[in-house]
Amino acid sequence: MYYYELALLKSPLNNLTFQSEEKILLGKKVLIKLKQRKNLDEAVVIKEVEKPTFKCSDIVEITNEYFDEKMLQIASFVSQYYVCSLGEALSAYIPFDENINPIFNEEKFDSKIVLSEQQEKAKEFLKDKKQALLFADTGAGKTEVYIKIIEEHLNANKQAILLMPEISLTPQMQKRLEKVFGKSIAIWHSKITKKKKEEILKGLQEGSIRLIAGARSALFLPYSNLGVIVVDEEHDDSYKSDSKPRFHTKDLSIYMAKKFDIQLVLGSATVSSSSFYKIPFFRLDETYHQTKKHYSFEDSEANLSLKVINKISKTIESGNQVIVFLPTRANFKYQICTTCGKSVECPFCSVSMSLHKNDLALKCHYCGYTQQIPDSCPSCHNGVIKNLRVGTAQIEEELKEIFPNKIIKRFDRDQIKTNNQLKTILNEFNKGEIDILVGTQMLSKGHDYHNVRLAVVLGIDSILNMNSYKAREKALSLLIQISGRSGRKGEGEVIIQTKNEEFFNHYLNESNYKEFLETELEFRQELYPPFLKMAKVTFSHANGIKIKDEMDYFVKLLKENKNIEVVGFGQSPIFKMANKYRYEILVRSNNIKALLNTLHSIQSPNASIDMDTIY
Ligand SMILES: Nc1ncnc2c1ncn2[C@@H]1O[C@H](COP(=O)(O)OP(=O)(O)OP(=O)(O)O)[C@@H](O)[C@H]1O
Ligand SMILES: [Zn+2]
Repeated sequence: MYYYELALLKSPLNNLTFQSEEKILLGKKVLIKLKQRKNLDEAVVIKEVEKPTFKCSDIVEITNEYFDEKMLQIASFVSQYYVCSLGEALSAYIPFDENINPIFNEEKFDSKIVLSEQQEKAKEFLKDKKQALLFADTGAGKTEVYIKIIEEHLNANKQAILLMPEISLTPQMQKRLEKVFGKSIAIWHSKITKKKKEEILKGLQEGSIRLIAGARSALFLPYSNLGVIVVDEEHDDSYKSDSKPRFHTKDLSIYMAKKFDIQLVLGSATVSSSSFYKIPFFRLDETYHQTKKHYSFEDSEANLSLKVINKISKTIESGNQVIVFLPTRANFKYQICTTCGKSVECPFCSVSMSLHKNDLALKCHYCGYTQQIPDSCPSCHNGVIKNLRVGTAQIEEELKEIFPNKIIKRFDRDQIKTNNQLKTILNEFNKGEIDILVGTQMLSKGHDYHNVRLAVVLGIDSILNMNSYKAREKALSLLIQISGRSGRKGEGEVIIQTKNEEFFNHYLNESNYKEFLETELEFRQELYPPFLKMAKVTFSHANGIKIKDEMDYFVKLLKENKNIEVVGFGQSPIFKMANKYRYEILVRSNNIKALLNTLHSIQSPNASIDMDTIY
């Protein structure tokens, strides 16, 4: 009889010991039966152990799937660093399938792209440093540099990954990559159909697919011979997973690249302060096409000021396209009573309900609760409700009234729910069939459409005013990214609604971004990442008193620990979510080991731990 320690997939439990009459390779996926569970559970063989003193159950079935040595190593790191079970960490991966055999494929590619002198220098620098940062102005042609690097790796019979933070970027990137790599590239993200995913996994393991481009889950496929990982728009916070395992895709890419000696390229026009601090960079500061950009500011509080309307009108009359950015979706985010001053909140979450006029409803963006639009204030029963913080749907509606003969569409999560909808709208925009596209963050980065001559940026102050040490970096990078969508070839204009003209005006010029990062880093010294590590522990439970007691208990415990510092604690910004009350503790330390030990010691089913929190 053989005895094995198993990691239970998708389970927070520690490893369990099972027995088998057969010898099993490490990394194999097996099925087991747990007491009190109806169905079989999936587990992974981690190591062979001595016969234990207690009685073991049998492994029920050995599957044809396995996790290779590298997957096991990375998962073990993830479980340590991001504080989760090994089984949860392994669940991020798709294992290898033994039934799929590699076929011989040595197809060579010739992109025919000729890099500019500066792009060529960038490429050499990135190769030379092996793990490096491409700090390139918007429109400088990062993608061309990526393609040339990927091409070299594929021609050396290696595989490549190109990560993007946002699904909305994949259609255009797919087109650009297919031109060079044909059927050897596949797009991977959560909205790809199951059938398509199976095809891709087969192609990847057989060797017909050699490049995977996609969102963060693309890092966790069965690669046997990886040569390069490219992380595009590396500054983007969407790379941080918001559910367990709560890894940061970029940081994990850096870790993998260093550990397995893989080339890594991080790229952005607005590189993150942490990458700028840690990773050698090449500054690519000339745009590929001749461009000229003009910025102006607007401090009126109107949803659409006269100045904005005039600029939009001029742009579309001359046959060019406009994008309008807002950080908020729906018609309005807040409904405030003019008499009692209370806002209409979700009954299950302590957040304001958003107004969706098209659906004649108020919706909670956190739990999905939907209700009728009330005629009067639900609190005082006679006040009139005023709508605040305008969203994309409202701006779309107002633009349609002002420009009834123009085509105006919306680009946000309410409007784009499937991969097909995404492709259709970007296709229409590319063909010039849309005059004005109104959208949220989805619209802000990476897109390369040459006919956009005006970018209107609304509501950026709400990001600058966020309660986060990263607020300035987030607001400025977002603004530069959106501005970068306008005038990619020829002239472009950007109009920004803000009460913080001085701050934005100084740093808007991309050549000042480096100075901005240096100032930021100075401010963060000894206080914030990247100089020290920060983690957030959130406690949540339906019983608000019980959960506050639990937080208080841990605050006391953590404060006794001399190696870490409790920065703050109390109610979470969203105190109640889906009927659970939430409290949080923010801790920091320059001693990673001590911080991790402490975090691992917090054993409570009500606690969730977010290492390197991006709050
Ligand atoms: N070497 C090249 N040959 C031909 N065209 C190029 C070359 N480099 C860049 N371009 C063109 O310049 C434009 C901008 O390039 P790209 O979209 O890669 O910019 P980017 O650096 O990714 O910008 P952003 O940061 O805004 O996403 C594209 O239309 C691209 O095709
Ligand atoms: Zn809710």
